[in-house]
Amino acid sequence: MTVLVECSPTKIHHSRRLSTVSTIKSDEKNPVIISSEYVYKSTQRLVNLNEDGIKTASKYIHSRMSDTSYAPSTWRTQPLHFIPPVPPLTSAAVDAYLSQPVVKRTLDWIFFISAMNFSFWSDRGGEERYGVAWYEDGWAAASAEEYTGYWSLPAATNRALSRGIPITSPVFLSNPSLCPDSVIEQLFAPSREEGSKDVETIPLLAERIKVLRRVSEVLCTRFNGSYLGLIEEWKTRYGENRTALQLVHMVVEEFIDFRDEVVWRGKKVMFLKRAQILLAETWAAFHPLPTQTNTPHPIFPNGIGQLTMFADYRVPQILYILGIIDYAPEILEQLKSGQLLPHGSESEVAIRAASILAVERVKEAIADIHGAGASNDEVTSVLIDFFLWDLAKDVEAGDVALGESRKIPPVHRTRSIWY
Ligand SMILES: Nc1nc2c(c(CN[C@H]3C=C[C@H](O)[C@@H]3O)cn2[C@@H]2O[C@H](COP(=O)(O)O)[C@@H](O)[C@H]2O)c(=O)[nH]1
Repeated sequence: MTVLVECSPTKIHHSRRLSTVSTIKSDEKNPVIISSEYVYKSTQRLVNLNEDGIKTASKYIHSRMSDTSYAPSTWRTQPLHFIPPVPPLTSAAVDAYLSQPVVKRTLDWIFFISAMNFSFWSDRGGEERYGVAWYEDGWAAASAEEYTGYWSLPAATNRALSRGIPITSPVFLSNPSLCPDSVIEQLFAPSREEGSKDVETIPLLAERIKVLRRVSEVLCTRFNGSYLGLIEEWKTRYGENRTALQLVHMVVEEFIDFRDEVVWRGKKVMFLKRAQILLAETWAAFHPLPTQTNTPHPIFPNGIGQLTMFADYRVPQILYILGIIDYAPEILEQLKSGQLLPHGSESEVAIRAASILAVERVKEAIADIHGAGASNDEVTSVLIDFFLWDLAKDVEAGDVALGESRKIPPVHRTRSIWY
């Protein structure tokens, strides 16, 4: 079944300048770093940065990134990702490039994934764990593989798209008569024994439906029905000198479901995991290939160097294993016993803040190894984060051994729509 989705004239308005938003200076410090420094002061006794560990692990990370040629365009090689056409060689060709329908479709795919990129850890595990089967090379492939954790999300999304359901289209998603809740429930259906009570469904399904409805409504009413419209608004507002941080601010102002912040000891602190990973995935997907030297980025001509890592539940685990962060015994006990850490609790904010600062420190240590001459965009927290997340998955799967490293603790268990 192919469902054709047209922009409904009553729903779609041309994106317009926002009147209420303050202008963000291009050299502003990322509020996520300011927040993390504030939290770290009072929570360092629980999760601490390990100076020696940072030095040793940074050398390892740097050499493994070089040995494996880990680059922004590694994103394009990951089998479940929706890949846009190779970026053009000159800025003069960027407008024509961005006007291709496949570019808009890729951007909407990335937005959809980033809106839903939270809480995949299982309450059960083993045979009953939520998973989605998908054929890596499309339906023609001989056999399907079952994906769990984060990868179940792109697998479920691609499965729906291959069935002709335009699930990543904001116009479709914002219209309950075209796309009733049952279509979204079906999107996330576990593949093993579909409908069986014994199989876990995706965590926070009802919240996912609400988030999808709200974000797609905003895209339709304010940004011409697509994430591309938001990017165009950012370009119009800030021009050639636009920064990634300005776009993060716009995302957070426009979409309450991207406002990953809590009040900690009387102050608002921001972690902004999904807002930042939205930009990072966009940057990586559209990044010129390693062979395209001196090619401008078609969307982020000024890079994403201001962004931090994305404070999730997987990267802290690898930071601990690599000896970059230390946990107090009470945190280790909470992880090992599988205790739920409520969103905004002391242990949870401690883990998130220290992880953000830890990756900043690794970035500085790697920049020192590179020495003068390394460009700003060469060593970024975004790329280190992607590398660490992939490494965490490889270590968990037993595909990479880390020698003398610490034992793998369970991830911290916080149920929330933020990560
Ligand atoms: N910090 C950070 N967190 C990330 C990702 C990704 C996937 N990104 C893709 C794009 C580039 C990368 O190379 C990946 O191909 C998912 N997550 C988070 O992990 C958790 C799920 O974990 P598990 O249950 O074990 O699958 C959950 O909080 C989810 O939000 C990332 O990159 N960085």
